[in-house]
Amino acid sequence: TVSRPMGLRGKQQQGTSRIPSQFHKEERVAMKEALKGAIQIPTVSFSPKESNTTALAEFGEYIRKVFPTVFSTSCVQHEVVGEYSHLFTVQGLDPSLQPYMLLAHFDVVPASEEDWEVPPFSGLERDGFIYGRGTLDNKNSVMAILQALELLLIRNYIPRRSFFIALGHDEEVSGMNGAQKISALLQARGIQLAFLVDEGSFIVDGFIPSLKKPFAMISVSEKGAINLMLQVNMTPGHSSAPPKETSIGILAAAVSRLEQAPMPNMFGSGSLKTTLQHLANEFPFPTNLILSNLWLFQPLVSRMMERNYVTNAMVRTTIALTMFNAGVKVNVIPSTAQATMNIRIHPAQTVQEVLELVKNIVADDRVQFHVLSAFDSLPVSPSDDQALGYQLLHQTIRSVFPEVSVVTPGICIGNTDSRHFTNLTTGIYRFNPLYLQPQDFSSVHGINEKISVQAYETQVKFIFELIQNADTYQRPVSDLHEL
Ligand SMILES: CCCCCCCC/C=C\CCCCCCCC(=O)N[C@@H](CC(C)C)C(=O)O
Ligand SMILES: [Zn+2]
Ligand SMILES: [Zn+2]
Repeated sequence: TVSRPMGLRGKQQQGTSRIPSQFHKEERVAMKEALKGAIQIPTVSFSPKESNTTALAEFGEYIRKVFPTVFSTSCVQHEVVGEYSHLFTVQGLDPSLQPYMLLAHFDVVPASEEDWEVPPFSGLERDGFIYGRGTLDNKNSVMAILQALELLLIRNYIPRRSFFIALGHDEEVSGMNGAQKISALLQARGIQLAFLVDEGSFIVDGFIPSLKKPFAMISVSEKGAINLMLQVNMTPGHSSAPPKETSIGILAAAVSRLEQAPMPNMFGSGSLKTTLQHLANEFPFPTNLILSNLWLFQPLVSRMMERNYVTNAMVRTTIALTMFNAGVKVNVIPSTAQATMNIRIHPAQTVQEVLELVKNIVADDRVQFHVLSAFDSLPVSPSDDQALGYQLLHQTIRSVFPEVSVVTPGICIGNTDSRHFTNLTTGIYRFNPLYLQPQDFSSVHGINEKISVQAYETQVKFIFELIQNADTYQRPVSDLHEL
């Protein structure tokens, strides 16, 4: 099951000396303090139209203060895009090497003070963990990327391969003003990327009950999405003489039908099948045999995957009812009822197919459909021996997490800013170099989000090594023979 990263050699390129990823005590203290400071800035995105712009601007000042070398080194050019997002261009020594991008976002979802064990914007350290909104999603990546570059530059490292660092300010509400504008800017400059690395997947641990060992999942695609609003209009009136059906009742029945009729299980035509095939030998008997013979056991495995919310989301299109609005007064029958749902589309289906299915399940002409936004699932990035981005991640995972024996492609069930960059590269990889257990997953957009100091240091180390690995890549011997 363990495939070695092919085509990459551990050796450094001639002329570039490898800098060990070891950090002094003072550097380690400074890096965790820098993360805490970032958490304390409440860069909340409330909606596409409302965000804490004061905090977004303050964040820009903050990174200038804590990463002075990044901002003062001549090979690094910095630009603000879309008012608050940041684009760094790190000029490498070898212009023949195609550049890549490290992508992250520093806006966060709201957090209600009362539910948390520690205030969500305190950045408090407790028992070796830094608490706060954004510690996993995604200020950890923003800060780790800049921190790794700062430490490399302090050590006089000059990259060979150029790269971009893009830090979005509105990922949590679509990325239209940040990531999308950065993408358009680079396209206008004629840039094509070798690959891009963003958030969206982890070293996952404990999501499949009988699989005791963690494995690294690099997401090579992400689900599509539809934000759909259903509306029912009926005649309003006095509640003392109600009609047989009201707008609320009709709509409630419609959404209940949707909840009772899950979208079809598409296990056989998705990347989860590939993921499980990579993992087969890690399972105890008889699961290892079952997973190695999916031609026979596919129906059984597809049902097993439905038992858990996360794996269920990987085998089918999901529908989550997220908003329900109707009525203004207890004795007034309202004219209008609205229900909004967030649909995540399995790659084997399209927006149009899913809308048809939803309409057929609702099967009531009184229910109007309003598509608020929609996009299909993202293209599948290559994960073969020649896929530079995938192989570099694979190589770096093996050196930074030697205990992780399986690295596998997978699908991201959420959406990321990386979807705005399909015009610049076919190699989009979503991977955060962190362990993630189900309880950590619940804390993302939930309560008590936290990262261990050690995990954060390891994330910095990972990026420190990844940047150097991108510089020492050599084409596979088989390719060279063909010249
Ligand atoms: C073989 C099964 C293993 C299962 C392990 C899966 C563990 C979960 C891994 C990843 C979780 C997904 C995190 C994705 C980040 C999503 C970021 C986000 O919330 N984006 C928004 C974007 C929207 C356009 C506002 C979203 O709602 O998706
Ligand atoms: Zn995020
Ligand atoms: Zn998020």
